[in-house]
Amino acid sequence: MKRTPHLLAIQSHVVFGHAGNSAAVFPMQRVGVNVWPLNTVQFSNHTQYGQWTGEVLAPEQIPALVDGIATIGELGNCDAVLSGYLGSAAQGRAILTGVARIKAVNPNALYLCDPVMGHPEKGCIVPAEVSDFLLDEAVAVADVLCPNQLELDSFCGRRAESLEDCVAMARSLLARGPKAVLVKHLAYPGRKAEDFEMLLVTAEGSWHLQRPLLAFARQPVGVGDLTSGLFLARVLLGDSWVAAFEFTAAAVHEVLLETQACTSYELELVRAQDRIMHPRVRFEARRLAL
Ligand SMILES: Nc1ncnc2c1ncn2[C@@H]1O[C@H](COP(=O)(O)OP(=O)(O)O)[C@@H](O)[C@H]1O
Ligand SMILES: Cc1ncc(COP(=O)(O)O)c(C=O)c1O
Ligand SMILES: [Mg+2]
Repeated sequence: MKRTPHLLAIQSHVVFGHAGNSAAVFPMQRVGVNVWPLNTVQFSNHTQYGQWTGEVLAPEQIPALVDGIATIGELGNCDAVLSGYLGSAAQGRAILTGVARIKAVNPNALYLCDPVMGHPEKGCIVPAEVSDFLLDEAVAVADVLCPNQLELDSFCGRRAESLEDCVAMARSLLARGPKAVLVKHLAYPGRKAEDFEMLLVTAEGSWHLQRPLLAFARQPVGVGDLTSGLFLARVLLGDSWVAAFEFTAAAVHEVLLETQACTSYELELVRAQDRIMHPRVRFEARRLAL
């Protein structure tokens, strides 16, 4: 029997609704991965409500928890680490130490960094020091990086001008360490208004994918976390980068369709669970000759 992969997921938890681990853990489990959730913050709700309660995990708790897993002899079973929303730069540094420790016992373990940065316009609030940590330190350690457009622009210090430019910018990140860069949402001048576009860049090439842009009264949150989580889960289950990319786009689209049908602000993950596992739609990633 094929072994079930294990994934340490280090990101936010919200008591109500879905963002961070609260958006990604259940879908990753639903597609067949054992998830070890480590919550960087526990907030009442995601920050785009404009107010929340709760607290940030003390950074020393991260090595303490990794230590506990090592003590029971399970650390070598960790096949991947995912990091997302961080409450402080110190937490980020503790995660990189944890990644090094896991790679020492399992050299094949992957580290996927979703570089969640603040987005003041959208109301995504992240401490400024976290962005600096992601830009300077995390990128050099990550095997996979999953920025959105704003985050890609921040890594490159400029705004993307075209699709070709986005590809060049994502490629420039490969030179800094990652083996794959998944841009979860492209936003460049001149793109088609009716599509939602994504990009995958690896050493083997670049792939572009488009799915329909759905209308929402308020943009749902946690879509990025769902995207990076499912992508890593499928890679661990044996998909190629491109197959994982296509699967993720389809499964996320199914969740958004259900969310739209319910006119819900929060992602309808429970209602969409069967379609996360077996999406009805398929979006083909088109290889770019760039
Ligand atoms: N098919 C879609 N139609 C409409 N909006 C979408 C679709 N897929 C994702 N979104 C929205 O697009 C945005 C993507 O956000 P972005 O900031 O680029 O990434 P992240 O989710 O990591 O913050 C989110 O607001 C999400 O709700
Ligand atoms: C607590 C928390 N975690 C994670 C996120 C990231 O969500 P997304 O997947 O939309 O980038 C947010 C965004 O506001 C948040 O408030
Ligand atoms: Mg995000």
